[in-house]
Amino acid sequence: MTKPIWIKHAAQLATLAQYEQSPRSKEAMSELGLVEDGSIWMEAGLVQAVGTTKELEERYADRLHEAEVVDATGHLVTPGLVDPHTHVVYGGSREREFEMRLEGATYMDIMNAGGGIHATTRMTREASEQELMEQTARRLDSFLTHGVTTVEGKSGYGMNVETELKQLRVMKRLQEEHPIDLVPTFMGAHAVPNDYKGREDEYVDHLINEMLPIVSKEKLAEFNDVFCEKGVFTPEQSERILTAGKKYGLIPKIHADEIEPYGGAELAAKVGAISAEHLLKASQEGIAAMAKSGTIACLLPATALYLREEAAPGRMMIDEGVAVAISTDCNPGSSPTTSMPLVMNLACISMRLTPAEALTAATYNAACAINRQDKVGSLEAGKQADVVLWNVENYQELQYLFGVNHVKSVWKNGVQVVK
Ligand SMILES: N=CN[C@@H](CCC(=O)O)C(=O)O
Ligand SMILES: [Zn+2]
Repeated sequence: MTKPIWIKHAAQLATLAQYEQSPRSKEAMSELGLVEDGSIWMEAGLVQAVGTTKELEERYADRLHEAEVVDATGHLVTPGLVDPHTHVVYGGSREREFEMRLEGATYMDIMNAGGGIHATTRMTREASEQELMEQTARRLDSFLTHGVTTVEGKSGYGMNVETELKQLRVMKRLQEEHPIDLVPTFMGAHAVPNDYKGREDEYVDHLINEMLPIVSKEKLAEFNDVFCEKGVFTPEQSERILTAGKKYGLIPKIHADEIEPYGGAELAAKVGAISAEHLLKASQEGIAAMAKSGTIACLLPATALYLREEAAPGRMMIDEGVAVAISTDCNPGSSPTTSMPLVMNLACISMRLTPAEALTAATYNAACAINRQDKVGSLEAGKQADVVLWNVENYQELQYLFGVNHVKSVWKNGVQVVK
């Protein structure tokens, strides 16, 4: 039997617990469920109790001697961070494109010339399943050291049956073998592969008729994502793909309005997507439609910075009633980072989220964006014991001292994975 773990005397414990169990917007994004001199009792992989140190001392009075004690005096404690949007399974690297963009090329110039997503697709097709496993496991290790305990991951660097399945199987194996929880998304509609150039609708048919049934039969994904963007998939094609996915039980997500306004936010609301991603150029109508439909805005400020674009209007979205989540977008082209702490900092600096809103966006709302809010994203009895102990005293300091990894210790399912 493993010992219970008792974290006590946290300077500040941000539980993120609220009675209401739906994605948070407006004022609800600022309510962090703070406890001073906070304490958590973890056992059997779950949070058993949360409160002040005094409360837990009384509650577990006859079992205190059994526990492994962690003295969190002077430290902030939060739920494990959740990254709801990554392309973490990929082969190769694209550092030359970083230089090309600094020399003046745009993201779309590079992609249209056969680079970008197409370049990673070539390298991912060439990589063996074992190579992808090893490369992805290293990235997941890095996520853990940045306090991230749950990660969504997309296929989409295969764009043929064989390699899409290879990526999804890598995620399935890593879900079993790596401490991080990996949540799989099928994204066969990441781009139109080169061999279908000029025959875009045929690729959409192929995806709907050949790929979706296999992905669904093998239970390899929970979500279905589309890059709806001028020159990639039109809103009509995107709608067909997302609607077809729903018939197989896959929940829609959509890369929307990243480069140009293209009706992506409106489409997300129309098809009932759980989240819409990027949204740098989303229209006012689209944002209003998302607020109405309850679609979460998954915003990616590190991508905007890396592409030297103005970030999405996060402040305005929250004020308009949209629930906002944030993510690294970890991918080899437009955001090769695993640092959710940096993403929280950028959410404050470039999108004017408050420090409290940024923490909600990286925990509870991020969990909602991948349908995991009943398990992770807040510290409450019965939820997974995914906990981060930070080398700062409070959540404001976490966002204020930017660009530094303040993680001290991480527990995943009650097991210490970062010491
Ligand atoms: N925008 C589309 N897809 C990814 C980038 C993928 C890549 O460049 O390899 C994104 O979310 O940023
Ligand atoms: Zn993406």
